[in-house]
Amino acid sequence: MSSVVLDYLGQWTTTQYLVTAVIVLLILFYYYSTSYLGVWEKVGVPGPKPLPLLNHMLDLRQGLEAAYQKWFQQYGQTFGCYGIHPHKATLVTKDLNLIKEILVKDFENFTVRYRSIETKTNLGKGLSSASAGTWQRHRHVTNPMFTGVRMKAMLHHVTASARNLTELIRQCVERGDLISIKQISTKFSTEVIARVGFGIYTHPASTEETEFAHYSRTLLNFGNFKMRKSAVTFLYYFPHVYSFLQSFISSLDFINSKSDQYFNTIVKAAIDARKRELIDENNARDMLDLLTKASVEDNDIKLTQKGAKKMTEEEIMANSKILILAGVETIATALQGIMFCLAQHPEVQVKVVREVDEVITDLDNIEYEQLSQLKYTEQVINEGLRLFPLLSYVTRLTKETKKYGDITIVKGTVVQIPLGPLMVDPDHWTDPYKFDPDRFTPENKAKRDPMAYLPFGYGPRICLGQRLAMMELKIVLAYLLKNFQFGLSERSEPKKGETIKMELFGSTVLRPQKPVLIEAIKKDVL
Ligand code: HEM
Repeated sequence: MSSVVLDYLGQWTTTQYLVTAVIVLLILFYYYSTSYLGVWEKVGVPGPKPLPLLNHMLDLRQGLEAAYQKWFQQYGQTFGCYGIHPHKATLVTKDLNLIKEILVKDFENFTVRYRSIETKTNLGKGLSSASAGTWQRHRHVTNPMFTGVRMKAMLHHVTASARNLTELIRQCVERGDLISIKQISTKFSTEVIARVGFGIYTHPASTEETEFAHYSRTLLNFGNFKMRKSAVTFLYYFPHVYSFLQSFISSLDFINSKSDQYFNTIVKAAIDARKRELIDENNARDMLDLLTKASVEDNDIKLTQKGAKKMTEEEIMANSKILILAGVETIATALQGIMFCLAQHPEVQVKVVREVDEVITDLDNIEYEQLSQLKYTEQVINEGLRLFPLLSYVTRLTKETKKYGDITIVKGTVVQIPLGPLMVDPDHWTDPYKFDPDRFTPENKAKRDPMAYLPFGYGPRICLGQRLAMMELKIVLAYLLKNFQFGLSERSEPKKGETIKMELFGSTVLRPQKPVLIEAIKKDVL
């Protein structure tokens, strides 16, 4: 029989071989690309039907948020879909009970954050991408860097950086320029991280960009984004091939190799220098001191009682870079949204100024305890983060198949909690697009389920830097509003009467389509 087949194949032309090979490859490709479909139908989770190979691409032409809005209307608070992440089934929910199960009650089943593409640099060994047990160890080491006591010790760095930011805005105002709030705030947030994280004193009040600022700005490989976008689209169907190619083509990695190398070098040098010093929590000068204190040889890392609070040098390098990535862009983007809201609402600005003037009489001597008295300012920050969340969604990977009420979440699927739609859901927010800081008075907060407001996530994996973020935002607002009055005009972006249009950048980060530019007037000339 086999010799008959061989004789038959021997008579084939090259073209016949090629055509057959192509057909076999197409069939294999089809089976591979559709092998993960049908998961939600099997367990009765509603959702849109995927098209062969294209999945939901037609619905997604208007953007992810628009598609989700449509599907929430069609299928209710929870639906299943396919291929939002390469080769993965995804469950999307804004059901508050289910969100609580995922983020808090059954955290064990959703400990891991899902990423479509992982970096091949050592940043992948850090807290943000770590597997369940490793994440726990990293969080043990990093949590103490953000306690109230540590914040108190870091406060003077934040005020020094806020003073520099004020000076930069003063220079803009004197030149008659609009304030590019994101660009200018990035200098502030970079300076804060350089100081509190690494003990490096940058000089952002000068127009020259420091080395630290340059490499932190370029750490994410978005310079190459257009090229990568087409590569990502092509390799959407072959995530494993993409991951393999990343090892050889560094431009496919979302981490820039030069910037990565720069931070590896400075962190390694700092670890070596600091290892010689005796550091304990009380004399730690910055976050790197605390991380170095936890450093241990690679082969001693085990999740035992003894090794639980330890990290390898590679992990310390990774976590240092995560602090930069998580701490620079976030604060600048948050400030951009909040300052826009204040510029659009002069009456709210007046109320914040009144409170700041009452609580803080001397900007150069702000005390940590005073910040908790800035209650209305905090309401304004909360409302700004509700309308302009920084991340479009929080993701988790499901460890085991389990049923929660009517919904079965299947092992290996991605769970997505879309922050934007959740925080403007009319079921929880009346007149949801209106800027109204009074939504966050203690009385109004008490009436609302906490799961309806998640700008920092929730549960054990909540944003590590939340305390630092709130401290930075309050101090900056105090400095800026005591010195300037902000507003919109015919030349601002957006213009008076218009609002910011947000877009998805990369796979999770939300940002305005156009950078926000607002007017500022110095108070001493008013
Ligand atoms: C307004 C500013 C910020 C916002 C809105 C924000 C928001 C978030 C969100 C939504 C998450 C995901 C939480 C989850 O998966 O449940 C997160 C994680 C994280 N954030 Fe922030 N963040 C901000 C500022 C910062 C700052 C200043 C730092 C540190 C310097 C920081 C460090 C982190 C880290 C390390 C994680 C990962 C935590 C983990 O995986 O355990 N963030 N943040």
